Amino acid sequence: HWGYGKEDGPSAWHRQYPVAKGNRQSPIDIIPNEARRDSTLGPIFLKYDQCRSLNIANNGHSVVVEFDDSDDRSVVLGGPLDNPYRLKQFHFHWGGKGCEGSEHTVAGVGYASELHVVHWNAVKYKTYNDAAAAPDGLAVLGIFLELGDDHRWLHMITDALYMVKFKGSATDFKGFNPKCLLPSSLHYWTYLGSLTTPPLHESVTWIVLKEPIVVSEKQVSAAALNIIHKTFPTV
Ligand SMILES: NS(=O)(=O)c1ccc(O)c(NC(=O)NCCCCO)c1
Ligand SMILES: [Zn+2]
Repeated sequence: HWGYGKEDGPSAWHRQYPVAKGNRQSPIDIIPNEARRDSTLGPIFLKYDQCRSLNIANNGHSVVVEFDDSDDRSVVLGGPLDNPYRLKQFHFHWGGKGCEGSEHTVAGVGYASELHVVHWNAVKYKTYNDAAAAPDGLAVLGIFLELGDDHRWLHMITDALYMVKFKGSATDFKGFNPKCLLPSSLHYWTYLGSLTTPPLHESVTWIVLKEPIVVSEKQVSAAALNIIHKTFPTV
């Protein structure tokens, strides 16, 4: 199975997922000075007030919070998107102890972690899985996490990590609105890319926010990192 080690990490993924050598693979290094300003792009809008979180799960690669996506109750729209995309899940990419965990970089600089809020095009596709394999199927909001003071709401996630210590474990996680994880500005860079983990489908319209959110070192503590990186045997 794929992972982040020497033998099974990103440089080896192409063997099982040849699209890894495709022409719209993510992540990328975002170079602000080279980013083209597109005056036809308007602001993005996040309609999360009616969102319904369901559970939090450890899939061995990340901790994922899933949402009820049976209707258009919570969507992202505007910006580069031609129609609303439905909120499906969010997850984090943490680093190892003390090393940068973000996937995208900005002018070569990485961040402590990166939050991905995943949405799918339910107007054009019947299921998330169909959308995840289509060139205009997904819209993922990327939010950088930088180290500083405690984040007021992140503890709700990190406290729950202890309940999903083992790969394949999941627990109820109701009433969480990802609005509380957004920075004050929704200014963004956007590009057409891919899933950053296998199966690496080239199906993502990336919307990467320029302003990071601030979390404390304690919050992305070893415990949190261990839980996500260690894929304990499923008991
Ligand atoms: N990082 S991402 O580009 O936002 C991203 C968004 C949605 C995804 O579905 C994946 N990848 C994924 O789900 N892979 C299946 C195996 C993982 C658990 O076994 C990655
Ligand atoms: Zn991700």
